[in-house]
This record gives sequence, structure tokens and C-alpha cells, in this order.
Amino acid sequence: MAVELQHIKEVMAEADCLFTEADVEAALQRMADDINTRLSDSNPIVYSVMNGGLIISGKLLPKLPFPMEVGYLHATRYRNKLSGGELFWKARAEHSLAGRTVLIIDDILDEGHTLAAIVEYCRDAGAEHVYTAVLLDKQHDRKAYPGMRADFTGMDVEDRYIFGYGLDYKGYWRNAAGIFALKGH
Ligand SMILES: O=P(O)(O)OC[C@H]1O[C@H](OP(=O)(O)OP(=O)(O)O)[C@H](O)[C@@H]1O
Ligand SMILES: Nc1nc2[nH]cnc2c(=O)[nH]1
Repeated sequence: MAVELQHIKEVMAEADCLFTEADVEAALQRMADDINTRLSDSNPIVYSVMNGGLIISGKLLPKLPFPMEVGYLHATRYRNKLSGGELFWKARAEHSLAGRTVLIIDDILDEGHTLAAIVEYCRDAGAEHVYTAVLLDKQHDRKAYPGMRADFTGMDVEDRYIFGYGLDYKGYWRNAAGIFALKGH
């Protein structure tokens, strides 16, 4: 246990800070301004994708001063590993989505399989409009389909293993107040 925690501490000590807390807060404000402009009259259901979407949603939602319902979905394909596998659903929507506008909030669009599956699930459940918001969009050519983007993106990030602001390293450092890249990855 002590060895593991020592490793977790070393990972942070050796990591590169790609975005500071101030950078992230500014990006969240830009996202909120954009979401306010486009969705304030849409009476949306806003879903945070657990676990990674937790911190971002908690920061973003108080900046959206319009009526909305809030819930969570839990789908994961990394499960504390550094590369993704098959999508595993832990919790699906509790609301009826028929005819509704849905906004999905997650921390990162990496290969995009997670968001693509969630969007498809919401559409199949009858949602009229499905929007996506991510703090980070990782820059590479391995997207689920070419040119894939979220409707609202905070910042583009380089193609490295990232943690902080909801993103984990082996289950740790979701609480880190900045966006960090793992040394050597
Ligand atoms: O674009 P993709 O390649 O599909 O990856 C993005 C997803 O990966 C992470 O979730 P993860 O499966 O690690 O679960 P977590 O949120 O519990 O960390 C992240 O929170 C996104 O949901
Ligand atoms: N923590 C973390 N989770 C991810 N899920 C998809 N890409 C990443 C990443 O770079 N870091």
C-alpha cells in the first residue's frame, strides 16, 4: 500500500502540467457562455458521465443559470487502465428522454467511442437533440469517425495520457487542480 501510494505521488511529481487551474477555469467559462447562448431555452436534461465528468459538471453547472434537469450516466471503457477496451455500462438514464434535449458532459473526448455510444443510446431512447460537452479533445487521428468533435469543447490537448480535473491515473488524481500529462506517455 505504501509503495503504491509512493508511486502515485511520484507520478504527480514527475508529470508535466499542460494546463493550470486558471487555464481550465477560463475554458469552463467559455464553454458555459457558449452553452448559455445555445441551450438556455431548451429545457435540457444534463447528464454527467461518471466518473470523469464529475468535476467538470460540478464546475460547469453553476455557470448555467437556466432551467434544466440533472442526472448521471456511468459508462467506462478504461477502468483504471491506460488504454480503452469495450464500453461497460454501469448506470443508464432514469428520465424518459422522448422528445427531450440532452446535454452530455464528460472530461475528455479521446477516441470518442464512449461519447459516440452514449449519443446513440440517447437517440435510441427518443431524445430529439443530443449535445455533447467535453473539457478536452485529444489531438490524434484515431477518432471513432473522422472529424469527430463535441458540440462544446474547452481545450484541445496533445496526444498523451492525461490526468487531473476528473481524469484519473490508476484511480488517483481526479482531484488534481490542473491538467497533467504522465511522464513518458
Ligand atoms: O473517447 P474515449 O477513448 O472513449 O475515452 C473517453 C472516456 O474515457 C474516460 O472514461 P473511463 O472509461 O476512463 O472511465 P472514468 O470516467 O471512470 O475514468 C473519460 O472519462 C471518457 O468518458
Ligand atoms: N485519465 C485518462 N482517461 C482517459 N480516457 C481516455 N483518454 C484518457 C486519458 O488521457 N486520461
